[in-house]
Amino acid sequence: MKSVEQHIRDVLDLVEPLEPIDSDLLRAHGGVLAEPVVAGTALPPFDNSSMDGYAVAAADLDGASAAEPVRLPVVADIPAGDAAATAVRRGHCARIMTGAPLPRGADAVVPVEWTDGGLATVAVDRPVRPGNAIRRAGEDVEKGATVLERGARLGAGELAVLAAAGRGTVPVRPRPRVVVLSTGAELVEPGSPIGPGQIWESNSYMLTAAALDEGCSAFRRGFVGDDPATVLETVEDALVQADIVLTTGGVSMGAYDVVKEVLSRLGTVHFDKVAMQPGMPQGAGTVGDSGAAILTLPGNPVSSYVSFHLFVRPALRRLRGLPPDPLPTVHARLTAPVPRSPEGRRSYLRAVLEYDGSGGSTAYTARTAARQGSHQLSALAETNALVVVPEAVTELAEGSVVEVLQLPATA
Ligand SMILES: Nc1nc2c(c(=O)[nH]1)N[C@H]1C(S)=C(S)[C@@H](COP(=O)(O)OP(=O)(O)OC[C@H]3O[C@@H](n4cnc5c(N)ncnc54)[C@H](O)[C@@H]3O)O[C@H]1N2
Ligand code: MOO
Repeated sequence: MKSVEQHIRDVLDLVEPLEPIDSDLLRAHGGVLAEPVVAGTALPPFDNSSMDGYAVAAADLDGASAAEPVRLPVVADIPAGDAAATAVRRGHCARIMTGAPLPRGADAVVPVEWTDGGLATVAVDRPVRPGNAIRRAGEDVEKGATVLERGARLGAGELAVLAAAGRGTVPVRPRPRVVVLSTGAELVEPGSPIGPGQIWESNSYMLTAAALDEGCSAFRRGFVGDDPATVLETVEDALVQADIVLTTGGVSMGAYDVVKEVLSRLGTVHFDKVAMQPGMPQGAGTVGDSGAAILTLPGNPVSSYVSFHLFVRPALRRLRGLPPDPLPTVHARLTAPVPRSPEGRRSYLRAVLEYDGSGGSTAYTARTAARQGSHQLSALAETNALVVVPEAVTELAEGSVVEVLQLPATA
């Protein structure tokens, strides 16, 4: 059987970072910057006041006190945005607002709270040190400094930096377009009644949501039955609008394993058994003129879920221009034994990972879910991690320290 690592490598070989496009800032939200951004202007662009008050020459206030305030004539009023090149002579001052440009001749700002708030003349009741309440040009960002590196993920803070630096558009790699298609003649749309032998379809909802959580544009194409011609037509249709197509079902050894049957004749898709539980039957390749990647995940819902996090997620990250890192890992102590695990296959057990501040050898505990079957998806709602049981290990005692993959939180 193929190793998990080899399958990850094979999947990553199918994708490359998407070509960047110039996007306005809100469209760029969630995107990955394709080029570094350099400040064309210093920030702040000019010396300005950090308080509402009076711009003064500090030396004019030497000796000021509550008992003997210094009185200065107010020669100008400078609001934020003022474009006039105001100057104050010694012995004079200007009323100034937060963010307004510092006038020539002034070297300090006195907050209004230290004064009587006068409009024609102001009384100041204490001295001020030079530089008080002044924000210097370039003290946030120097002209020519790199404000964001290539590869930065553009969240709220990054968009603020770009906007403040005057950038209206930036080159970002677009969100990968993911099309999700499930197969299976037994599937029924949730919300409709089921008949004998039928089940409600869940994989395509799970995968579409997981792809959205990974910063993709995800489209749920729904599900098709087991007719090869329909599956082929639907896959070809999906390829037109996809950077990557995800299918579920139809890849094991059954008589009606339609995905395997159709794709074996199309493109470069290989089908393998990967040494893991759940998620053993996997297929991956490219199809169509566009060379879009297609990953065929197993139909069992838990298998599909685990496959997404192990194989699909790194591929989506590479398409986005991010490092295709695996899920973050911690070590945790098992709160209960694992009675059995298949030899030769790496198990991924759904578990609740909790921080444990009691100061033991590990900072976390992992409580594995009671129901671990590939079809038992109820535990997906309550668990937040996958406990890894290595291929050679067939059982684990309570208290064993294990590697645990942290599942991403919903955006
Ligand atoms: N003789 C063998 N049988 C099976 C093997 C094997 O090696 N030899 N592998 C088993 C393993 S492991 C898995 S995993 C499954 C994978 O099967 P398929 O990918 O072909 O998926 P299906 O047979 O179509 O479905 C499996 C199971 O999952 C349910 N299902 C399918 N799609 C959905 C969906 N969209 N939403 C909810 N549930 C879905 C389906 O009803 C089946 O119960 O094969 C084993 N068999
Ligand atoms: O590998 Mo299958 O994914 O156990 O259920």
